[in-house]
Amino acid sequence: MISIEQAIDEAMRYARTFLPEGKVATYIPELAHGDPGQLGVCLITKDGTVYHDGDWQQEFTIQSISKTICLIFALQTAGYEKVFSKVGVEPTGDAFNSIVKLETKTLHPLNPMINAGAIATASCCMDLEDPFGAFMDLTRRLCGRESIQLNESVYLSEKKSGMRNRSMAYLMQSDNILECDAELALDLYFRMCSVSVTTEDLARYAVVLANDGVDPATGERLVENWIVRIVKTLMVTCGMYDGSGEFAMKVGIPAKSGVGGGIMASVEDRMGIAAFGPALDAKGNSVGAYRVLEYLSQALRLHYFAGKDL
Ligand SMILES: NC(=O)CC[C@H](N)C(=O)O
Repeated sequence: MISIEQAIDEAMRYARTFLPEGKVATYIPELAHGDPGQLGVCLITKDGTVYHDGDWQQEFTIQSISKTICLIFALQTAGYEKVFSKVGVEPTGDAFNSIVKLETKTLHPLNPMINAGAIATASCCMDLEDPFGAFMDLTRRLCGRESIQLNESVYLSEKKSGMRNRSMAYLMQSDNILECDAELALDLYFRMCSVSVTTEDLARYAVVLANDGVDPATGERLVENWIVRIVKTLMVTCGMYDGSGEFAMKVGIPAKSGVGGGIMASVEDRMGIAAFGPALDAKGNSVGAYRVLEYLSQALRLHYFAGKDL
């Protein structure tokens, strides 16, 4: 097998050729400033070796990748029964911001990895005095960086333009699904999405998930193992929105994407990988990050069904 360095080098060259196929998200006005030519990757193995290339240190907003941390946070603070009385665990086959199944399927959002599901999940954490402060503490611990901050301009831009999310939240409030007022749940949701991270931050978080919730660098357990299992399972089935089936087939690594251009992927018991590129495909997944992961999965045999060496 080729070395990790060589695989990353080849993956980046392969992925760059696809960047012109993507478009930067503009429905949140502040995201439109993203540079579609950027591409970066960071890979951290369980033994702590860090590999990186391209724009790996560029800060970008975590967006929907925060849905995985929101779920951990809600399960830790509100517990299994409460959270899964509000949100299901089934894929939707619809876009991440779709509202349609809230009326036609069940009143509850189908899973925590879509916008409606994350808003409902966030509403479970409102008993805390400072829910966003506690979410930030958890995020900083999972990513191993104290200095992680909110991107204030993206937060304000989302809050101003998030009418679709607002519609879903009010619909859920009218059906008594939210645990709090719609605006409170939305404010927490918009803030969670607007946290500024790098590929290194997300690769560190991914390696904690790969290591069953224990930070391999310190030996400290950051997430209970039953929660890690739930989060990684939902990453497999719903982490790439309505592209989750194809991603599972082609890449085969539990992963979560965000419209800021990031994808975080957790290779069981081996490594965490995060890739970043603001140019997105029609489903809202980063074109470049997707291709980097596709290449690495093949070159390093990372697919969960890679099989035995011949
Ligand atoms: N897919 C995403 O990353 C979507 C998150 C974004 N904040 C939204 O609410 O639309």
